[in-house]
This record gives sequence, C-alpha cells and structure tokens, in this order.
Amino acid sequence: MHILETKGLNKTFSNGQGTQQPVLKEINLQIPQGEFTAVMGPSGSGKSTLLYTLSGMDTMTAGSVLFKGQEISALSETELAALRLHSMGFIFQQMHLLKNLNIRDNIILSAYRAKKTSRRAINARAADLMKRTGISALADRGITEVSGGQSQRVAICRALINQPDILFGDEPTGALNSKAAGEIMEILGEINRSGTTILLVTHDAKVAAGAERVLYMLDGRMASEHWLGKYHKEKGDLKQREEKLSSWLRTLEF
Ligand SMILES: Nc1ncnc2c1ncn2[C@@H]1O[C@H](COP(=O)(O)OP(=O)(O)OP(=O)(O)O)[C@@H](O)[C@H]1O
Repeated sequence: MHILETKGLNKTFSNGQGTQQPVLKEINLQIPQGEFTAVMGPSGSGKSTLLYTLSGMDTMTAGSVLFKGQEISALSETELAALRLHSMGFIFQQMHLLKNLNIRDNIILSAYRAKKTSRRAINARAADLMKRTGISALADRGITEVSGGQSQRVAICRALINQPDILFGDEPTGALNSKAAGEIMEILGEINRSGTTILLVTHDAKVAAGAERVLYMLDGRMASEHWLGKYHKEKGDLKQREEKLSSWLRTLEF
C-alpha cells in the first residue's frame, strides 16, 4: 500500500510580472507505507515545493496527490487542516517552537488541540517521546535555554505527539553540527523502524545515507533514484552507505 502517490504532479509559480515558472513537472511518485525516503538535488530544483505540495501546505497546479488513496485537492481547508494535524508530522530547520511555553508544553500543545485521546495519555506519550529522544531532564526548561540539537529533538517530539502516519522534514538537521545531526538521524531511523513513514529533504549525503531510498530532483523533475535499503544501526555501516550514495551523486554531478 502506498501512503503517498502523485500522478502527473505539476506546480507553477507566477513571478509577479505575469510569467509562469514551472517548478514541479510531471512528477509520478509512490511512497510505500513505512519507507524512509530522502529527497536531494541542487538548490532551486523544487525539493521544498514538492514537500509542501505533498503535505497539502501548498496547492498543486495540475495532477494528483493521493494520501492513503484520498485525493488531497478534493479536501476542504478544514479537512486538510485536520488531516495535517492527525496524520502528518512536520520538522523544519526553523522549528517555530513557542518561546513562552516550556519544552513539555511545546510538545503536547497540538495533541490537546487534536483531542484524539485523554490528557493523561497525551502526557504519557510526551514523556515517552522525551525519553526516546533523550530530553526528559529538560521538560520544564524554556525553549531558549537549550541547544540547537536539543531544540530539534523537541521539534521531533512535537511532530510525533499525534502519532502521525508520515513525518515530513525540510532540512531538519540543517542548522546542526555534524555530531548533533548524526544523533537526530539515529532518532529518525528508530522512529522509522517503529513504523512511521519518513520523507525528508536534505543537502547532506551523511543525512540521506540513513534513508532507504534517495530521490534526486533536477529542474522540477524526478531525475533519478537510488536504493540503499533499510539502515540498521547495529550493522554500523553508515559510512559505507554514505560513500555509496556520494559516488552515485557524483555520477549526477551533484
Ligand atoms: N512562493 C514562491 N513564489 C515564487 N517562486 C517560488 C516560491 N517558492 C519557491 N519558488 C521558486 O521555485 C523554485 C524551487 O524552489 P524550492 O524552494 O522548492 O527549491 P529547493 O530545491 O527546495 O531549493 P533549496 O535547496 O535552495 O532549498 C525556485 O526557483 C524558487 O525560486
């Protein structure tokens, strides 16, 4: 079963002076449930636009995006907002965490809004997520009192609090040093192995090496793809995967 599927997806931006710029061109993509996919490609190739269009945060110009078989362009704004709240999680480079709330409250806020389960169950899930991401001791701290890597862990917990089917990330490790980025990738890998589908955009081969499949976008098209297979930390072969990926990327002149 594909959790996400696009058919002839096109997206055009108008540049203000009446000219249209095609940014996504005839994208046919299938993301199986449970896959960990990374999207790479040169700057301006359309990666972020693809992510926003797939997640219903931006509209498409033509074609179709099916989420669990449902055409998202047929949904009303309210239905789309509910779908995003209940079924999708988002992690961005800019985390948009709320400065007037502590870490725990930043994580649970959207779960209180979603009202999927009791407050008690929500608090227990937040505690579990903080434990899994190693930030339990920081729960009562303000968002300005922690490091970039710790904030990104908060953002991951927040994205996962409503048990989404899919987690979208746009350069989720972009602001982090290489050690913190590696730790975040280990966390994402574990989340994926526990069943959450992940789709993330990254420039970094080290980050993409943790993905199962890497898609390469060029000038608005899906130009190529590379299968790495599931990454298991125990195998400890991340370096080899990164080398394999980098040599593939070199053939694409990336
Ligand atoms: N809101 C917008 N209005 C007009 N043009 C846009 C808009 N957003 C993006 N674009 C254009 O669409 C193209 C693709 O942008 P996008 O951000 O998707 O690329 P990207 O591959 O994610 O780039 P980067 O790696 O630099 O983040 C670029 O030419 C960009 O200028």
